[in-house]
Amino acid sequence: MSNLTKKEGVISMGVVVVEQEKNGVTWIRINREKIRNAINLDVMDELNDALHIAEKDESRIVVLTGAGDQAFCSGGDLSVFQSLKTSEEAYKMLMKMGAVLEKILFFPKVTVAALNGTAVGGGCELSVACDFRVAAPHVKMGFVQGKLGITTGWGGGTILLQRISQAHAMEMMLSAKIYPANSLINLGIIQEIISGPFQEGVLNWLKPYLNQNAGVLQAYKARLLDSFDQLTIQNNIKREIEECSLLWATDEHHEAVNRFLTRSK
Ligand SMILES: CC[C@@H](C(=O)O)C(=O)SCCNC(=O)CCNC(=O)[C@H](O)C(C)(C)COP(=O)(O)OP(=O)(O)OC[C@H]1O[C@@H](n2cnc3c(N)ncnc32)[C@H](O)[C@@H]1OP(=O)(O)O
Repeated sequence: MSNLTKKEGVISMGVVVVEQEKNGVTWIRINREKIRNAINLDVMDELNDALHIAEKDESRIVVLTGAGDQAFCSGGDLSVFQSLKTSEEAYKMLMKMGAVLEKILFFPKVTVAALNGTAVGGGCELSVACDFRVAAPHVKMGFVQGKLGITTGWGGGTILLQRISQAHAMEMMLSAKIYPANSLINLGIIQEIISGPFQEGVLNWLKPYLNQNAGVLQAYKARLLDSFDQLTIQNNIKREIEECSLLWATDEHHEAVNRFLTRSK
């Protein structure tokens, strides 16, 4: 854990901040507002460290969120990952983040993605690794990977199929469409739209859960985890990552990324 600075209840790692509240909630915040909380290798490492801290601390619920109000997370940082040209190079990066998603999926405490802003691509994948998703009214979500000539590559496709109906999951991934918040409720991917001050609203939504003691929350979380076929999920995630790695190496993918990075505004 490099660059670690600490003040009471707040651990700033560099690109991820951990805020440990006394009410039983630990917030893990990706802190790259300018670049829409895109995920590079440092974010992956620091998310890992943050999850380790949150697992061991006094919290009963762990909330993942992004800095600012424009984006929860814009997926992989295309400005750095554009340098990954071959399947082998892509595979290494995708597996690294796949491991973070698995850690969240199988986390022993209740997890919530608090969508402070838009989530696209890998940002959607990250959010579905959490048990619940709640969103500010302006939030949009889209598994846009298809527009880049790739698929979900961090295991989020496999996880999405565990979270919502097969038809809705397939619709979201195959269309690569970006959906507004009310459609996301209908698709079953978000549980609540939070109006007003966001962090306060999220805590309000969490109140019924926070009224339960840690033993009750963790026991129900264990029931959820028991309902997963962990080995099959892990195998499927690995296959998903292998397939995405193959598509990653195509000209279609590299050209689409280049179009995004060189677009005029
Ligand atoms: C790599 C893993 C793979 C997976 O396995 O799932 C993926 O994640 S693929 C998906 C990658 N992500 C994207 O394709 C999304 C790209 N971003 C956007 O579509 C938009 O930026 C946005 C997220 C919808 C937000 O739009 P808006 O609010 O209008 O902001 P800007 O577009 O002006 O962006 C501001 C600033 O941030 C930079 N940016 C945004 N997203 C990324 C990103 N994923 N990687 C790198 N940089 C990103 C953008 O270029 C702007 O920079 P400046 O022009 O320097 O201000």
